[in-house]
Amino acid sequence: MVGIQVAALAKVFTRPDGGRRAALDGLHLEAAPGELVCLLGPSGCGKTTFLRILNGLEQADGGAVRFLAPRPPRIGHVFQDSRLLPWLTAEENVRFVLDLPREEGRRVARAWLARVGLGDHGGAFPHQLSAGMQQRVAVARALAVDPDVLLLDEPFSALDELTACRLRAELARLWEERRPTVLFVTHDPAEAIYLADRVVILAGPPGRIVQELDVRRSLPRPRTPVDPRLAALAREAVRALEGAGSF
Ligand SMILES: Nc1ncnc2c1ncn2[C@@H]1O[C@H](COP(=O)(O)OP(=O)(O)OP(=O)(O)O)[C@@H](O)[C@H]1O
Repeated sequence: MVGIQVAALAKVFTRPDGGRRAALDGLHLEAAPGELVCLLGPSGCGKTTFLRILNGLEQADGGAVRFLAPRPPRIGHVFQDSRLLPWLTAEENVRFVLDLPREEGRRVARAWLARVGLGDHGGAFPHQLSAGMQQRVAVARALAVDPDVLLLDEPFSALDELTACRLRAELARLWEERRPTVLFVTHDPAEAIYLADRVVILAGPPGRIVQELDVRRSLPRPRTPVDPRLAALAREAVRALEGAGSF
């Protein structure tokens, strides 16, 4: 299992008018091996930028990211939209990321599609699947590499609440089974509390941590979205966001 240490992370973007804007300004964060951390914050506070830097898709302007592992970690990344390749079937989209011989790749891809409830849809192209099903394929693709670290960027925010609810429960199950270290970005307080070991509440931009809520003791697993304790913790998170002037 892989721990993550982020120290003094900074990122400045240049706007089209030449102005400069800090997206992250000295962010510190640690995740223990196998921990599920939710990053909760308002739109534009730098959450996506943070995940992109972690995965090497964006370069930081300062600070450091350390993965505490004996070898470079395998990283799975789920984005807000599914980002499937439209000319490949669901099964081929999953197989595409696997460094495996053809038949073994097919077997692994099928097994993961079955795990996210799409066992009968491996031959479908993305346009033949609903948005929720496409996002399931994206989750299967991220998990198929057996990631040490799983980065999820508002993966369910574009889905209807019922589908999102199902996928959250599936994600919680899969995480308990395989225990990757997870950083899950969201602007939905109830989603953060339902999934997390620890919720890191951000304000910004530039992104800065205003509070952390460790929900392990107050909300044991398995959890249900209708637990009144969950609603109380979500209110606490909303109060922290309010206190930080996030709305
Ligand atoms: N490529 C870019 N060029 C210029 N500015 C950028 C770029 N990417 C992000 N930004 C700016 O950096 C800040 C943080 O953006 P980011 O997408 O990381 O926020 P976020 O918290 O993920 O927002 P959301 O919840 O809306 O996805 C924003 O002010 C945004 O406008």
